[in-house]
Amino acid sequence: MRGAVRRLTRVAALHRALTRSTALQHAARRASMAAAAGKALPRVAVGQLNSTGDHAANLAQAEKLCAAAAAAGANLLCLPEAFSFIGASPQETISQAEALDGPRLEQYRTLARRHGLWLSLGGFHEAGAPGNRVHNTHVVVDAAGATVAEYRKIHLFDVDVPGGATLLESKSTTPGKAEAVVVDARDQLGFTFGLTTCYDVRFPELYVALARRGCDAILVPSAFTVPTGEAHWHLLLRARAVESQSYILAAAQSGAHNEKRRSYGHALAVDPWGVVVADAGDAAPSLVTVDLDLEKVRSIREKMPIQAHRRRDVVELLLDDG
Ligand SMILES: O=C(O)CNC(=O)[C@H](CS)NC(=O)CCC(=O)C(=O)O
Repeated sequence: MRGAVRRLTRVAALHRALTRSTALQHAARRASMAAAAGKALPRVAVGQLNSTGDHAANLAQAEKLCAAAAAAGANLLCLPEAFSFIGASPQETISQAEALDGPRLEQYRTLARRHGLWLSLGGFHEAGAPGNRVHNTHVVVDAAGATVAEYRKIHLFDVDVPGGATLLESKSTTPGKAEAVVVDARDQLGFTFGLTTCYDVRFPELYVALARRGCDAILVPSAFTVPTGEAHWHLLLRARAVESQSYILAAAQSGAHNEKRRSYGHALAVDPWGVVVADAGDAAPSLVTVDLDLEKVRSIREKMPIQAHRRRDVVELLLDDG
């Protein structure tokens, strides 16, 4: 009996050693493939802020995250929706809006240059939208501080939150036109990514469109409410990752912004198999980093070719109200 137990223990130890060595071999293979390609895996930082109505304090938090992201070897730092300002009313949001080439965004372009980082500025209140409103604009700047892409939030959060407040984003904001904004940064960062914002995450068709345009990662900068975050945040982001077979990188707001508004936090990185690879919890300012394994994206898509299996006649059912 004791001999059998000892044998089983030995088998288990052997199994553990083999598994470990297989994992080591995989890691070695990945490293050598990356070396063969001349680069390490692209490293990105996903940030979490507690923005308020104080522009200078918000900029100071962003500066801390830039320093931390650069020190961690990241080439891109993602900041959440409303990174530069969270207003207490639609009027305040409109009054604080600026053009994308204005002095406010210039401060963030300066951070990009100073720290040698690309920045995803996930939700800037852009002045001059039709109807005396703003656009909620996700801007990507490169390490020279120049604009690489702009995406204006399509789906606006006009919702009577179950267990929470009623938020009417359309009081301050005009939606952007339907478009799938893709940033092909293969030459500079080593990957391609798509732009979305917060409440968009509930509309899978946008994510499928981005995946079909070849994105390796999709950014979802957010300021999720606490009740909807507790119920849906991880679930929605993992679902979008599984469907699009892409990395999902979701910068977040966390904690109290003013007496009326709190956010859920949990800035997240999800891999293309749906595994949460990093979660910032509720600390702010804070960040998590993730190395994007593009071989994983390629192999999951090859083994399970969802996009090739998608049927036009079924997609068309979406357009019909019955
Ligand atoms: O632009 C700003 O100032 C801040 N914007 C936001 O906080 C936006 C609109 S109110 N929030 C969301 O979309 C939350 C979505 C959400 O919580 C859900 O889908 O459950």
